[in-house]
Amino acid sequence: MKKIETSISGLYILETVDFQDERGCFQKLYNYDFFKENDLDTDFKEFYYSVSRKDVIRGMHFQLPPFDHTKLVYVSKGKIRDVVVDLRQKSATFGMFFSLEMDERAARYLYIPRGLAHGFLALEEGSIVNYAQTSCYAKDQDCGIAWDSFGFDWGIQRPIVSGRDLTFEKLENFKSPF
Ligand SMILES: Cc1cn([C@H]2C[C@H](O)[C@@H](COP(=O)(O)OP(=O)(O)O[C@H]3O[C@H](C)C(=O)[C@H](O)[C@H]3O)O2)c(=O)[nH]c1=O
Repeated sequence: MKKIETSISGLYILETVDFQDERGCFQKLYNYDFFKENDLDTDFKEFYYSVSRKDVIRGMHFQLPPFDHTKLVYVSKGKIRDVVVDLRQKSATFGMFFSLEMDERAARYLYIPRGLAHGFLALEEGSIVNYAQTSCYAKDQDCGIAWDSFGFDWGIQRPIVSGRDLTFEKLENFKSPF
């Protein structure tokens, strides 16, 4: 596995190996020793996944302290445009975004530290996005900022967005606790 720096401090692309043979492929996503040797969080408390129709945008989500968390995000089916926004007030990249396209064969995924909002656009029908997080779900602390409020061009005019995601405030009005 490889840890690749990005334009946002603490946000890494993790590259793994895609073993292919006549049966298909095999990819390892997590190895305790690699994470420890690379100063990455290892204490993951929850795993879950979502399936999205093409043109769905989910986001931009995060949990408020003390339920904030490190998040692994990887695609096991289909293709997504993944986006994170830095909400850490003291960060040199506060308010800036990073985007990466991930698909089921890319053998790379994102390690997202606390203080970043996460979302994605499903580029293919039935895209499956898997998550591991270092804190448990806290309904009252699970919130977000508007998907179209931080200058990112998603490349779509009319995405499918949940009623809840449509209620989030714009980044400019958000008082970050990070
Ligand atoms: C996240 C979560 C949700 N839920 C319930 C709440 C809703 O009744 C239902 C769907 O939740 P939501 O619409 O928040 O699901 P997503 O929009 O896929 O949210 C996720 O997508 C964005 C992009 C992320 O980065 C987060 O991991 C997560 O917020 O599952 C739970 O019971 N436990 C949970 O941990």
